Amino acid sequence: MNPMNQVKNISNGLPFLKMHGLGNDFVIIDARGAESPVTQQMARAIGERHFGVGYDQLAVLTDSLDADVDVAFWNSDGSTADACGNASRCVARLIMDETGDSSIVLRTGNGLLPAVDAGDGLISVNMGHPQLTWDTVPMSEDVDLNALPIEGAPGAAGMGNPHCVFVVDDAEGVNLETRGPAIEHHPLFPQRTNVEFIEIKNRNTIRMRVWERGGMITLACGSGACAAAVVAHRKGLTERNVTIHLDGGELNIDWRDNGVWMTGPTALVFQGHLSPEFLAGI
Ligand SMILES: N[C@H](CCC[C@H](N)C(=O)O)C(=O)O
Repeated sequence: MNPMNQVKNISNGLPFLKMHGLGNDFVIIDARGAESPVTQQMARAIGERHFGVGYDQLAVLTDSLDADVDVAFWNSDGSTADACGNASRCVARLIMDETGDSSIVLRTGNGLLPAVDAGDGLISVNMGHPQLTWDTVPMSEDVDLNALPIEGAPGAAGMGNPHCVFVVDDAEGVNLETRGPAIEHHPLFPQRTNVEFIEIKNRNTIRMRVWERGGMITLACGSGACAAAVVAHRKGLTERNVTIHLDGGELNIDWRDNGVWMTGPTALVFQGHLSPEFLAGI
């Protein structure tokens, strides 16, 4: 799936792949050998679930100078993100299948991410070190990242993107539709934030639900799971290696000395083709 000519000349339409990681779904456009054709308007149009294809995130692949591939991430509202864990696993799977390598490197907005084939259909990605200072999450002021001045004293951490993590007694009972947007747009987060609600099952197990920046509930959020594991450990609630149960399934998160490793499955659903008519109408 590397139709350079079609990316260079999208008048014939544009192929894409539909993939997901635990139900967090992606459109993946391979623009290697060319410039990315994706604009904010195009990202919104493709992400529209009724008039477009629909996705949680759009991942665009381009040639890299220092990694196997460069990956850019868009949300369906047209905003961009420097991290997307579930999509990073999916792209790593694509590159491994293409090259036959079981260890590759992705370049994302959060830097170089090593990825390895973990066997049994699983991919492990080193999502890097968390951002743990107020100005790198980023926050709008210097606050205690282990207990923000917000009701519920959530924690915050960056994984290339911002996360606000609430510890709750009952994750199932959280009204994501109301609490999510209120925190996504909270003034303490100048670039908005992803919002995770976690229930600690034991020191190695977390139940997590998520409202993502960009304005949607997703079935899973890889960078969010990494941030949740970091915040829970910093609050003294869990070990550094935890299993996180999301609506779409489970991820293993292991906060090691060289970064936060996330392990989970990937799925290729179909290869599609954006029609010339659709693209001309954007
Ligand atoms: N679903 C993604 C997170 C996307 C983050 C995006 N919503 C943002 O930071 O704006 C993941 O698996 O990490």
